[in-house]
Amino acid sequence: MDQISATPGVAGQPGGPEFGRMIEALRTVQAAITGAAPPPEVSAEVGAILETVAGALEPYLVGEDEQLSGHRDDLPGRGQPLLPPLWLDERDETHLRGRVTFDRFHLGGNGAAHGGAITVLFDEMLGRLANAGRNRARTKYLQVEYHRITPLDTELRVEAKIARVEGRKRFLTCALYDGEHLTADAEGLFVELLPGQP
Ligand SMILES: CCCCCCCC(=O)SCCNC(=O)CCNC(=O)[C@H](O)C(C)(C)COP(=O)(O)OP(=O)(O)OC[C@H]1O[C@@H](n2cnc3c(N)ncnc32)[C@H](O)[C@@H]1OP(=O)(O)O
Repeated sequence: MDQISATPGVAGQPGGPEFGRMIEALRTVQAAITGAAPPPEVSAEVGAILETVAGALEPYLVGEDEQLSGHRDDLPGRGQPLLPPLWLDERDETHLRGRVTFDRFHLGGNGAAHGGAITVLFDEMLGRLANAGRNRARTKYLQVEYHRITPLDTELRVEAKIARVEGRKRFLTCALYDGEHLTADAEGLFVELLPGQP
């Protein structure tokens, strides 16, 4: 997590565009599986293919510091499939602004994004900002309010700001918009780690 590379990877090297394509394909698969009601033979076939996929990657499993997922700032959501695809367009040490699209994989119900998926987005936004150019901090609390449903398959705007810093405490806010409509917002406290805190 400490080393996030913003440099696009080189074709033919680990972390190159082939890696980004694999993550993109995984996102497509997640949405397709969530949204499908396949007959049993198709479920069995797809399950076998996915087991083969996991087997193909097994020889290349590495420790957290060496993994590519989560460390690729040139990819949406850092190439971390847990995160919805998030593109950061503006960033400095006081604010972040980006675009995000939730898809079928992030469905809560009745066409609305799952509240937990929105919270993951907010924790990511606030965590990125809380740690921008500063010593490492972790989320102490994150208080989220859902004002209206957050639609799927729609490009949304997300903005985070530093509200205030008090010693080790960094208070931040984040807001998610569908056009001009605020769908959800959050306030969070991040606390700078002391030496020895993991
Ligand atoms: C670049 C990558 C982006 C990804 C970002 C992802 C971010 C994350 O998700 S991090 C993972 C989730 N978070 C965690 O796992 C954190 C787990 N918790 C911890 O490690 C610790 O509790 C930690 C480090 C946050 C704080 O621990 P600790 O040093 O004991 O702090 P503590 O003494 O309790 O509190 C520090 C200050 O905050 C204050 N505080 C604590 N809780 C609250 C609260 N609920 N409300 C207001 N103030 C509070 C305390 O009063 C204290 O204030 P002061 O310094 O003025 O006395």
